[in-house]
Amino acid sequence: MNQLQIVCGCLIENDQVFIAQRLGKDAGLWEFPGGKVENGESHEEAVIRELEEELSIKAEVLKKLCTIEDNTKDIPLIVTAYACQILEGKIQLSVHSHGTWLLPSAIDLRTFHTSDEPIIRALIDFMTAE
Ligand SMILES: Nc1nc2c([nH]c(=O)n2[C@H]2C[C@H](O)[C@@H](COP(=O)(O)OP(=O)(O)OP(=O)(O)O)O2)c(=O)[nH]1
Repeated sequence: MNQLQIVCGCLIENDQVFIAQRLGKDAGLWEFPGGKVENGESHEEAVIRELEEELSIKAEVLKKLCTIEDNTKDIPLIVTAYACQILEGKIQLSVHSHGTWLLPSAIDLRTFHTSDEPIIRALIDFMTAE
């Protein structure tokens, strides 16, 4: 079966992580900004490109957090999450309706991609160990 490779960026600042609410397909759902890995691109290049395209910021990857399978969509997704931080710029939304910073422990899975619990756990472990 076809599986789409997706990367998402968990931007960290002051003990908080940035999440954004989708427009379009799955409108209203909160997520870590991200998208599909393009041909010939590394995962790290993809996550930096997606953060620039979706949030107009320059970011860097701090750590690969984990990879999960998201089977809740029409096409199965393999989602790899990266802890990132902003190097330059101020977040400007373009493909999301809202964005917010919050403690990762405050993410409500009822309004988030439900498969992402392991990502949130890995993120909390990383932020606690820092
Ligand atoms: N489980 C999970 N999926 C996510 C997260 N963030 C994120 O973009 N996705 C998934 C949802 C979408 O089904 C998939 C592709 O996102 P997208 O449509 O924004 O990708 P893209 O930017 O490459 O899309 P496009 O250029 O083709 O419009 O990625 C996340 O935090 N968790």
